[in-house]
Amino acid sequence: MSLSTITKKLLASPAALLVRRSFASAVASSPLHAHYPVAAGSQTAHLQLRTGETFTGGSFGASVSTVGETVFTTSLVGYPESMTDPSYLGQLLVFTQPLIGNYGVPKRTRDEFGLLNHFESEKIQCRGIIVSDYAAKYSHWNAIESLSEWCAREGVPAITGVDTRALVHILRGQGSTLGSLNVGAEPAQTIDWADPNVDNLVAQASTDSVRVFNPTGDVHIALIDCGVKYNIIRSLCQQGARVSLVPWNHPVASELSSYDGIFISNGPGSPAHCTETIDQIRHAYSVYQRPIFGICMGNQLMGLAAGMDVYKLRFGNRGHNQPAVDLTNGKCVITSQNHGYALDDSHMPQGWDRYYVNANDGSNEGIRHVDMPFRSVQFHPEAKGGPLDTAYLFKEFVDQVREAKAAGVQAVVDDSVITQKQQQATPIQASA
Ligand SMILES: NC(=O)CC[C@H](N)C(=O)O
Repeated sequence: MSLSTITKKLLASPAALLVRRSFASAVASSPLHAHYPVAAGSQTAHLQLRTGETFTGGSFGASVSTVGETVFTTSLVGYPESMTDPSYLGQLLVFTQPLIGNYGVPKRTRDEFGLLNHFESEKIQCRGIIVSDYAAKYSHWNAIESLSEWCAREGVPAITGVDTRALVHILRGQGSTLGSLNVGAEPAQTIDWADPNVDNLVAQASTDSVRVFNPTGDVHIALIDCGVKYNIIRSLCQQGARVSLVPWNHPVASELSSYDGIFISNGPGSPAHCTETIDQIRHAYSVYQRPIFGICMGNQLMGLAAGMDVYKLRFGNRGHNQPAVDLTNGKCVITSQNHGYALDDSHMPQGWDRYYVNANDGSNEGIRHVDMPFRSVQFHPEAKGGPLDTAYLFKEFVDQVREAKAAGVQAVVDDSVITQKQQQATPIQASA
């Protein structure tokens, strides 16, 4: 049977007719978006955008209401990882992949470093999730519960039956906007539109105290925790490093000589709140001689510390197939991303260069110092989920740290040079 015959038969099948009829009537009943039936037994839920649009569906998580920044991810898999990624703190996460939940939620097992294997932090970080078609029936050898049970247990609301194509169309057009996810027969009449981005979300996501991973590692990395994903810690430990995870406002600058390398993590919200971290990094630039590396929020903070500015993207880049071009060799890598802000690299500060650029929208994907071993990337080389194309960056960084140590490079320059450099330092601009 030819392909076109098979296609014709499928389109004429009773199931296809049913789908086409219900889609046609749904579209006819709403010029804005399609409505899908609420699953029997579930409560009605609503997603109301601050800009006025309302989407109605069925609740499959906790019966609570919440407000957050509505953002979408185009990733096809990895909902347990995305939902526990602290960068999503304060956000309502829309999945453009229509079928979500089909492989359930995995067991909480830990690796040799004490990190959860299948989650990027200890709990769900996003405020709620929005899906087109929740798969109540799940199947996976490692699953222990459904996505619905997990959300309900962790107090996170979830809505299914939303026309996510129409929703994303709106978000792409007007930009990410606040949304209210509420459970109940009618949409909420009064909503407190508190914008999570006015708060310092990094302070909420960061560790309160120093934690050491892989204590027998041969090089010592200070990992500044702005809301770190577990796979960043794991990736450094797997390269043989001893990792001290320190709070976002830890006085790293006053203990630089204890570290063979500095690493700045991803994190939620606007980087403009992290003035204390920016000050620490800026001080490190003036005296530190060993490698510094940043990921995502780390890229933004390193750029701000170098004197760059940051701006908010209309709807951000969140997904697992974002192309980034390495400007040092022209190669394009496919990357995992999750960010709403970007560095303005139209004017690079003296001594700094663009490192990677996004091949879709031209936004900044990284910066590097031309003389010193300081660099950062906007994408997530640790993936989880997403492609591992850029995992080599962890090896390169730890190798560089090891080589600097072996070559006897002093962690900090001597005092006379410090005084000279500090006198030359110029104040930075941080805006969002
Ligand atoms: N993943 C991240 O580190 C995100 C950084 C920042 N919160 C942003 O949205 O741009």
